[in-house]
Amino acid sequence: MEIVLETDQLGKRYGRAWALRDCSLRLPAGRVAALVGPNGAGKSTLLHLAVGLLRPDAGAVRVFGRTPYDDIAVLSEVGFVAQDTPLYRDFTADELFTMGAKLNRRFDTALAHRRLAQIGIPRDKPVGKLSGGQRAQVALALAMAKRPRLLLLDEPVASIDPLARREFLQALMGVVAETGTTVLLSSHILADLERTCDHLIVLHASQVRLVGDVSALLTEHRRLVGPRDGGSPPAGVAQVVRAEHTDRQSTLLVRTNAPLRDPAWKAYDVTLEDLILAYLGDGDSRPHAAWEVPA
Ligand SMILES: Nc1ncnc2c1ncn2[C@@H]1O[C@H](COP(=O)(O)OP(=O)(O)OP(=O)(O)O)[C@@H](O)[C@H]1O
Repeated sequence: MEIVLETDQLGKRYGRAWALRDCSLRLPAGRVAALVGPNGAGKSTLLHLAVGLLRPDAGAVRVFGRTPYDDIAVLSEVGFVAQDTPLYRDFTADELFTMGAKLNRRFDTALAHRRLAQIGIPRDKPVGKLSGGQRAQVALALAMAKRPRLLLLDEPVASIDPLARREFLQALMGVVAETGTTVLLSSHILADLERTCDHLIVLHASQVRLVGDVSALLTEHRRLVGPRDGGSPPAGVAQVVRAEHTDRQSTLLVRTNAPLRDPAWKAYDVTLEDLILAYLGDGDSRPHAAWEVPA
């Protein structure tokens, strides 16, 4: 299995504060990965390290086995749309596409034209005179037309209206299916991610909380409802991620390492949203700690 993006104990700090710390993950080829976390979690920092805009203060980041900060040639394989989609505002989309074609041998101008025609964005207007959402679409068209093997998108759909967002994500899936491009997409819109992504990275307070293929993560996790007393979760539970209690019953979101057979506990499937929120929540720290079971 080819690993497209790999980080090993990766860290970046500003002054004394770590923006990203001890980040170790591997993104296999062909995945559409969601990068999720609250504001300030370190998502943009990770993406900027991956495209060589930042130099690590600790550990390493490799893209296609190469170090982007020192070996910028690897960036010919990478498309990146930054959070605020910075573009030369006096240029029209056509002029930006011409520039894209001059700078990238594989640039697919027809694809860029098709994208903008589909959503009715004029190619002859300076992009500074387009709306924020339209500018984001132009930036996305530019990045997709580069036909990158790895596409990194920092909140690409945040300023796009719901219909255009759905249309964009479908187009993105089309490109992925056609070209096998690996995508890493940061977003706060969990419903979009549920429809689009097959791999998940959850960052919280500068650290990786959860990483893996969505289907495996959903299989490994369960919501358990059972008696409040007892104090220990049933056999098969490797970790209690989140615990909520009433006087009589406990509801646990757990990671399992074996089948759950205790009849006192009812087990339910979890959704991607349940999983993300459980790993992001601080939970009820006292009972939560009491429920911890070493993996
Ligand atoms: N240039 C900078 N100088 C100082 N601190 C920074 C700088 N850029 C980011 N940080 C800090 O690093 C941490 C991580 O920021 P980052 O932008 O990576 O978060 P994020 O997860 O992308 O957040 P958001 O969802 O709001 O975009 C934050 O605490 C932020 O304040």
